[in-house]
Amino acid sequence: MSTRKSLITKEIASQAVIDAFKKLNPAVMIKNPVMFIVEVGTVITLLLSISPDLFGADHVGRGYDVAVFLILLFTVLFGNFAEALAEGRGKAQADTLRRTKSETMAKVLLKDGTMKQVPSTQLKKGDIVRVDTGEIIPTDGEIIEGLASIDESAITGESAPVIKEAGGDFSSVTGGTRVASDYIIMKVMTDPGESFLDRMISLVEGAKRQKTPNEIALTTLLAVLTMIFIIVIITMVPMSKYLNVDLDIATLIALLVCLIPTTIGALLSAIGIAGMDRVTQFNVLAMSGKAVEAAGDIDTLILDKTGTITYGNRMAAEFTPVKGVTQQEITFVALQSSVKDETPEGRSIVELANKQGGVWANKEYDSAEIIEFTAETRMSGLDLPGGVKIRKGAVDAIKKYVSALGGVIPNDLEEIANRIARAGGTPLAVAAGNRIVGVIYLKDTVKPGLKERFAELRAMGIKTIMCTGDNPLTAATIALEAGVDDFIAEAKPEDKIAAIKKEQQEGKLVAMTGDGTNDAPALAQADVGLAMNSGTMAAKEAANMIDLDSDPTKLLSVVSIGKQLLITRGALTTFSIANDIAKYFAIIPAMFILAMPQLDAMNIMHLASPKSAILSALIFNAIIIPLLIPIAMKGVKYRSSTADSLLTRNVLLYGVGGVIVPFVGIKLIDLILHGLSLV
Ligand SMILES: Nc1ncnc2c1ncn2[C@@H]1O[C@H](COP(=O)(O)OP(=O)(O)OP(=O)(O)O)[C@@H](O)[C@H]1O
Ligand SMILES: [K+]
Ligand SMILES: [Mg+2]
Repeated sequence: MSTRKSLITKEIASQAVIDAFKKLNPAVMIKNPVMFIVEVGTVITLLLSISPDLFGADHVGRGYDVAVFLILLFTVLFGNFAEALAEGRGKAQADTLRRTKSETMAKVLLKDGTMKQVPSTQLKKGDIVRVDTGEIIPTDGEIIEGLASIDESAITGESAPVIKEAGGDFSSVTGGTRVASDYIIMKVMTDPGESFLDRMISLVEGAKRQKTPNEIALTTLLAVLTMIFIIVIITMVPMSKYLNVDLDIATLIALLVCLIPTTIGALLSAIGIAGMDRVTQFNVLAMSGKAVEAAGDIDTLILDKTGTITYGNRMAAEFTPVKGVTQQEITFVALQSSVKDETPEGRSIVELANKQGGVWANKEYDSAEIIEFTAETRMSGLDLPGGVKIRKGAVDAIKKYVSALGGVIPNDLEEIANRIARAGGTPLAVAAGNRIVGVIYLKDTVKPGLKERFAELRAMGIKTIMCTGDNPLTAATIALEAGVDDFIAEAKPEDKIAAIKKEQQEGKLVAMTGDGTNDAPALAQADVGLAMNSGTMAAKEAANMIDLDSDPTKLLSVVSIGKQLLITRGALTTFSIANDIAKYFAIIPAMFILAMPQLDAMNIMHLASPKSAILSALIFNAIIIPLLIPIAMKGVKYRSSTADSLLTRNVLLYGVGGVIVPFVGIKLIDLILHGLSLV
């Protein structure tokens, strides 16, 4: 996004302060049971501050009630502030995107051939729109005519324009982007309010954020812990009566709040939101937090080849005739096979044929039947009016086709195709009737830097498998060049799904990256489906993540963020619960020491007075929340090579730290309170 900011700005922080108060609304708070209990405690101590004798004779004095009330209020506000801060950056981004979405007028082409100006917000699925140089594309759609360079910086932040054209995997355009040169005629693919930009806005804004299953499980666990502590505190009342100790309400509430897991309760949603936000900073749109978390546990990554590992602009580079066929003939048949093929491959073949002197009279083909390319048949071509069938396609597909018609396979076909495949190119066999005349060499380029990134994935224990419709030899060449662990060649769409299902049945979590319409079912089947932004609308709709930079190794960053999210949540939960031990040692002796001098053995902290002990523990409990906000937002550091040792290290760090830090903190606060003669 064009105005991506890496830091929390002053505006975001001050807005978060305001939002922290707004979030005090009990209807909002109840979604977070732990903090809701703290809020209830805040209200009760507020009542006690106003009328100290409300629940029986007061022994502690109004000042103490007011102190407890204020600390509790800040505890709740700190938690709200953390969540508001995490939400802030997304809200700011959403505002910028909304400005991009300014209303434009669209030129709709009507059936009678006339043009009508219509506001972009009124465009419906199926409308045909013309967009000229310099104009903003009014909504999402697919190019049906033309080739243009598109400036997508409003959405991707990338300033270099990209080429989009009718047919194939590069035909989708996004509302809010701009035609930088030439013109396009597009078919509207979304209804008002459902465009990519709309989805992006509600995503970064967190409007549709749902708790992930992990988060729900943890929230439930924290709520159960809270219930248990409430029961413990309630049973303390008759116990203390028996011991002849007067326990006032404010102290009981203070004790309860100290014991329930307020630290993680306050930071839990901020951790989740910040994780989603970090994904966005990497120019990846995650449709759900669940997908980000799943990315943290991925075992296998399946990638499509063309358009994902390679740039995907396969261009015809050479026409090679088989023995006995002239260069002229293969050029002409290749041309015939592609005059009606609107895919980029098809157009590049026509272009090359024209360059080599191949010409045709268009009207000759007007009555021909077009056989469009499908990923299923892996062929395309024409049935000429005279009865001759022209076909081109994957070599094995054409071989099968020709054999079925009783044709013979030329001896040198294999050799020609293999030479192309070994160079990493895609060979397309060309046939007229049952006669194979030669091979078209489609060249493609592997995206740079993949090898190193796949090696990093390997170090994380993630296996990479390339899945392609191309032949085994081309696949092997590209697989070697890109550095994937394994490959599956001659794969049809259902084979891609089968490959994913097979891994899933072995209990593995699978990610899939792809760009084509034929990848869409596989993207939907995978636990994490990452679509290239350069890809088709169908792929982007099926995926649960979209990489705006169309970089297949972006998954690496998403995996790191996912792992970081899980580790951060685990670390802060450990810390929060470990904290209790210290608070227990601070508060329990303080409460009972007068009635039971034996408890002095437990009084290892030697705090100034019972009141000071309780207030110090409560203050520590409150200020630890803002102190941990940076960790919740940035995440615990994650290094790829040490996944297991990292977990042990974190449990030690946050578990042991969680026990020690509050001992030190509470003692310090006690010394300060005492030094200032506040208690
Ligand atoms: N326009 C076309 N006409 C005829 N055959 C084609 C055409 N485009 C591609 N093919 C052949 O069909 C095969 C499958 O193409 P497709 O683009 O569906 O591959 P895919 O399954 O998406 O795999 P990947 O994108 O990973 O290469 C190609 O390898 C090629 O041999
Ligand atoms: K607590
Ligand atoms: Mg593809």
